[in-house]
Amino acid sequence: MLLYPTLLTAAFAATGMAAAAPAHTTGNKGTASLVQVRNPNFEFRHGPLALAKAYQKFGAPIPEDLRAAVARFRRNQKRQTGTVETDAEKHDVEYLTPISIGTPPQDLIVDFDTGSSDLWVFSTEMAAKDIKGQAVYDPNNSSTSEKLQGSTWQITYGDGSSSSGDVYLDTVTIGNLTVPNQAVEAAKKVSDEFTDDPNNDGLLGLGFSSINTVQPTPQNTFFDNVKKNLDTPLFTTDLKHGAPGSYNFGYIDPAAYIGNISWTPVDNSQGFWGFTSPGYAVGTETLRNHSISGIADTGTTLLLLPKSIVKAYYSEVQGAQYDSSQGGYVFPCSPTPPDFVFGVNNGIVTVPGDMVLYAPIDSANQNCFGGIQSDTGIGFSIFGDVALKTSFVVFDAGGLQLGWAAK
Ligand SMILES: C[C@@H](SC(=N)N)c1ccc(Cl)cc1
Ligand SMILES: C[C@@H](SC(=N)N)c1ccc(Cl)cc1
Repeated sequence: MLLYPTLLTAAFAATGMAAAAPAHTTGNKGTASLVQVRNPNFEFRHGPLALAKAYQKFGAPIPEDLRAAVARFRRNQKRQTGTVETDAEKHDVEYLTPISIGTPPQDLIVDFDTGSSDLWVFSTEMAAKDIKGQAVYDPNNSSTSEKLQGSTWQITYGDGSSSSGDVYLDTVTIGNLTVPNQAVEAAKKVSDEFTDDPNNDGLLGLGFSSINTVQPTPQNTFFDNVKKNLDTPLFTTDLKHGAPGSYNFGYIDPAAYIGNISWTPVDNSQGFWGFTSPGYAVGTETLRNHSISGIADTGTTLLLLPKSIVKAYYSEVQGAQYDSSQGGYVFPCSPTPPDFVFGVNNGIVTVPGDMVLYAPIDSANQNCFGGIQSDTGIGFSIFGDVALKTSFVVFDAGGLQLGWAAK
């Protein structure tokens, strides 16, 4: 979310409704007869599976109890994990991550957004005037694309930006993880904020599929589709200040953080990674008890908090004031402002003062726009990139919990 200084408008991410369409399979096409050679690496591990394959190869119906045995085996088969690097744009305004769609693979770079649940991309179905440098998805150039007839999508983001279009099922690969028949939402229209963002070819939602906007049947996110193949149904974020970070799927990298992970339960009732922080502190003072309910949101740039907390923070920053022309608090770029600390269960997360120094608002670099701003009008706080990039964060769908650790 490019909640850039002057765009601190209160609007809402789209909300969608219930269940998603099953990812569907396609049968084997054509036939081939191959001279068999013994596979030296083949290790016979599962009788029922081998038996089932024999039945299948000769077209014999598989007895129900054998099918059940095979299903049990497949469920317990070793799972996968994956990692992909994400790159910070100027001022860490958004983090862009490569994905591949279709056959042969079409490479795009998109914004992984834990605050929404649509995977949508610039496409050949858009008017040329709305494309300015972005890579586009061409479903007609993919042998595995299949139009989801009659389906459409439309989404509006917190900063007022929006996009809409139709839907294809196609193969999507992130790192070494592949989902066949992922719903890929092809844009037909995008708002100017996207057109004027040349490096961003779309968004990949990592929120809960309950707010996917595809109609008439909402679709699953990539993570929802891939998680059954993961060692464990979680992903982690390791966003960095002005440097490449990473998203990992299916595992917690012990080398990626220091100290303990503080766990807190997730409220996904609004489709977000929601949690409640027990309090906050400015600088080195002790934590003040103050419940802060918000979402962990990689798609929002700043840390948006209740007005009272924002005022308490900036009251301790020399020369800080609310500048209506900038749409937020600004303050002299030096000295470095105090740290901001928020609680996570019985742990704490420290946002260093130099991260609160979000960006200079003038070329003379005298005054800076604050990375902490008010959440007025949103209805919840948003722990965006300013909060996330100081931590290693575990988005655990299995335990429905968030884990925050220092790094
Ligand atoms: C590409 C930007 S559109 C804009 N430049 N305002 C964007 C919008 C919404 C999200 Cl969640 C993430 C990024
Ligand atoms: C949930 C995010 S939008 C997103 N990350 N897709 C949001 C909602 C409302 C406002 Cl005002 C600002 C940001």
